[in-house]
This record gives sequence, C-alpha cells and structure tokens, in this order.
Amino acid sequence: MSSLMKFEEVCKNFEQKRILNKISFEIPKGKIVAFLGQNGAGKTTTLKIASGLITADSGRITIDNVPLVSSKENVTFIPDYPFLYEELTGLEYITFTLDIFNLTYSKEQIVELIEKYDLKSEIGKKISSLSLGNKKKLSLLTTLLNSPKLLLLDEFISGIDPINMIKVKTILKEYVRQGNSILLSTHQLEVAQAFCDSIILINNGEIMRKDIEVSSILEASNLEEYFILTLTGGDDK
Ligand SMILES: Nc1ncnc2c1ncn2[C@@H]1O[C@H](COP(=O)(O)OP(=O)(O)OP(=O)(O)O)[C@@H](O)[C@H]1O
Repeated sequence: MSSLMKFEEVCKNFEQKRILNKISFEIPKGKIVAFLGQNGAGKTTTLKIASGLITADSGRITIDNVPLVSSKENVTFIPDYPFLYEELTGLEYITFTLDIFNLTYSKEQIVELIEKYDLKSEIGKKISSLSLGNKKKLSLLTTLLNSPKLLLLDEFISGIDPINMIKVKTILKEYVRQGNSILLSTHQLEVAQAFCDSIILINNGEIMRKDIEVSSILEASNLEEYFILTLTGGDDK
C-alpha cells in the first residue's frame, strides 16, 4: 500500500533532552493510524512536527515524497484543546473558515454538515459557551471543509460522548475512504481499537512497534496484557 507521510530517523531535543529518538514510520493512504503511547511518550511532539508547527532537529519528513516544508498545506492538526475563535458563534466560525480558504459551499451543504455533526442546537451560540465535545466536532467540521490529505488528531476522542463517538467515527471513516489519512494520538487502547486500522506504539520517544494490525489485537484475549507485553518487549509476535 502506498504511503502518504514518511518519517525517517526523526530526532527532537528540548533543552538538551532527547524527546524523539530516530523515529521512523509511514502513514498509508486511506487509513486511520493510532499513535499509541503513555503520557509524555512524545505523541504531541511528533504530531506538531508532522504538521510543521515545530521543526525536527534531524531526519526527513515527506508527504507523497515531497519534503514537508513544501507541502504543509496538505496537513491539518487538531490539538487536544482545539483552537477556535471563542467570541464567534459556530456559524460565524464556519463562514470565517470558508472566507479564509476561499471555499464555496452552498447554504444547503452547510445545513447538511451541521446536521451531520449534530450541531444544529449549538451552531448559533458563542463558541466560548460550547462543551469541549462540541468544540471538537466544530473544529473537525471546519478543518475538513478544506479537505486536507492528512489529518492529525491529538487525543481527539477524549471528551466526546459514546453517541457522538459513533457519528465522529462515521465521519472519519468516510474521510479516509476518499484516500485521505489520519494519525490519531491516544493513550487508550480501546480508542485505537475502535477507530483505527493499525497502531504505532511509542514509548519514551522511541517507536516500539509499528504496523500492528488492529484486527490482531481484537483476537487477543487480554488487551491490557497485550499492551504491557508489547511495551516491555515480551511479545515476540
Ligand atoms: N516545549 C517543550 N519544552 C520542553 N519539554 C517539552 C516541551 N514539549 C514537550 N516536552 C517534553 O517532551 C516529552 C514528550 O511530550 P509530549 O507532549 O510530546 O508527550 P505526549 O505523548 O503527547 O504526552 P501526553 O499523552 O501526556 O499528552 C515530555 O517529557 C514533555 O515534558
């Protein structure tokens, strides 16, 4: 399968401390990949580098074989607490996003999207008054208006209730079916299992395992044990 993004031997230090140590992985086209690791493992740092928000100290990052610096417009990052203009209403923020990216959507398309994201009762309210889950859905809606090839989601699922999770999952799956890709960071195995096609395990700034098929984990009898065994190197599968 062809890959969209490639990380090769990427390193990052903060204040002389090695945070990412020669990490290499690929994000295939049309797939949702979980970036799974404990707190402080280096997930957010990796996503920020992948989005171009911060730069790596060394290594190579490409999108469709083009260096990231020349193709940043193909990537969008949604942080764990999405950045939105809190003084605007949801609808004003959608209009603002369409203007910024010079996009044309009909009124009917916007209404359809608002209904799809179950935001009808919230869209006229100031963003500052919305719940975190609704802010996340609004952020996803506006981000996907511009159809990025790669979506980077940092702990996106936490704060979203089970019913909305089903909606969000449908939206994410539909988005990757169009050939786009998602890298979704999480520390929850259940999230990786429910949303993703494969898993990359990161620990202490190093990639422990990659291309783990989620279906292989589904067959494991004890998921927690599988995770611990993999992290400690006790899993030789
Ligand atoms: N700007 C910074 N300056 C110094 N150290 C930093 C900076 N950003 C992150 N770190 C450190 O880098 C390490 C990795 O942090 P990162 O936020 O990437 O981890 P994470 O896997 O996303 O964790 P979490 O699940 O808790 O969000 C941590 O030890 C963190 O303290």
